Amino acid sequence: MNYDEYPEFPRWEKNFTARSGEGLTIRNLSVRDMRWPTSLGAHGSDAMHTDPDYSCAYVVIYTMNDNEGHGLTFTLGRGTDIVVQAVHALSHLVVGQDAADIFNDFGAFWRKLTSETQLRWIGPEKGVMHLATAAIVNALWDLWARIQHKPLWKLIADMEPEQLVRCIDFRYITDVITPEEAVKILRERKPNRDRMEREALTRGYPAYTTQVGWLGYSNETVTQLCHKYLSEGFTAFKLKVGQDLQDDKRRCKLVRSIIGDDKILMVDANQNWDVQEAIAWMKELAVFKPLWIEEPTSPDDVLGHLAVSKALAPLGISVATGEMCANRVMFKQFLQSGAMQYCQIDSARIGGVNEILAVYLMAYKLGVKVCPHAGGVGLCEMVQHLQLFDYICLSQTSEGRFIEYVDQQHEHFVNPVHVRNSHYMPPKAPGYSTELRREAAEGYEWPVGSEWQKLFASGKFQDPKHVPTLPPTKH
Ligand SMILES: C[C@H](O)[C@@H](O)[C@@H](O)[C@H](O)C(=O)O
Ligand SMILES: [Mg+2]
Repeated sequence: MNYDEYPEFPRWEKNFTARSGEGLTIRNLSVRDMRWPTSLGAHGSDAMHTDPDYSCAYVVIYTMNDNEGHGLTFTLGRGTDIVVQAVHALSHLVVGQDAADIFNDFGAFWRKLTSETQLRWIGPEKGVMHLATAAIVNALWDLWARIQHKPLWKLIADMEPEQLVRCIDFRYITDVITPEEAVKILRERKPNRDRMEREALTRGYPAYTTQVGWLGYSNETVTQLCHKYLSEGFTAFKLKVGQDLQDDKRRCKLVRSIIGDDKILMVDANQNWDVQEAIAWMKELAVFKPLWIEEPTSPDDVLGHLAVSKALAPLGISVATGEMCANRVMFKQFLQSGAMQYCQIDSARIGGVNEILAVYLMAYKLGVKVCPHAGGVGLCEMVQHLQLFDYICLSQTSEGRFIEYVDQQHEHFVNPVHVRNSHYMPPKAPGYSTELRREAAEGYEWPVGSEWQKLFASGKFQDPKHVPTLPPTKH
């Protein structure tokens, strides 16, 4: 494929390479813009994101002795190229480093990455810069787990409390939890680890599905999918709401009529409402007995979520949020104030595993259940490892908790999730389950991939090389 036709999209070969070093020295970091045309089937659609093309910025880190780490951050299509550029901007902090040094003092390295003296100005620890951080950090964890020949959850579950805590940057959160307290908690829970691990390996971890509820799906599709997931043993179902109240009532009624009153229903507004609007809307939907309303309003509005929580508590409806929570500091405020009753960590939005461990520890200490956000590209593959850490080392229960499950894009991964009887079965392959299959990478790299070239030829998508651009500015 001719990369020269797309000069604005950085190519694989252009990526940063170290010139010297040996062993676990990182010699190269590459990043690709990967996109899938999911908008064609309205898969993933919600009140705010009506036409997502599930995508990711896909990072691969190579060491001198040819170990690899694969990591990604999830995006919705346009903008993935911007995240790719941010990864390039950070790569000088990674390439040339000895991975063993990084892993020995991972918390310190994480702080270095998020505190780059000039780049932090365009964050800090939020938005595009933090998505790029997540992709890199996730690749480093995959590398570490592969070197140790363990799936990531097992790598973490086998760590001594002190080693685990050393991976975390506690800056800005010591008012809620200190490293010493974290060690103490993990030590107290340590004797149960073996039993919890055996239970996880036998039973798996419970999942709920959002596949039935995308906003752009027809009645027939919703009906057919509810039956499918019921027959696969699912007991909890999430529906997108928030655009049209009458339509929401109709769809909630439809889903309830199929799943019955004994199953769990959640609804998700993806930030579409003002605070008072959220409360009024949910009062109308209360009759369908949703367990939670997810992202009722702006993901930054802690006090707004608190107001919604207080207003809806008497109706038995909780508030869930977190998939767009910017970082551990925002999570801290949501958790401290009681503004979230379900904490939805996302494996690729905040700065990767290190920061997510901090959120798990705060949630545990403050007594809030973690139900990870998943779906997208590779999010199910990743979060299963994180929630297993919680199950084995921290909360040691799955009571009232689930991992989200969406049946999309798994076939593109070398080690896709394995869900049996509505439970995630613990992955066994070394790493973080983040490696894309070669064919996927070749087919769906934007815009040069063979599948994209076919889609451009069919007229279903516009080839970016034909999108008019502004003429260069005259000086
Ligand atoms: C655009 C995406 O599909 C979102 O709708 C999705 O992540 C969603 O919020 C979810 O909770 O799964
Ligand atoms: Mg959501």
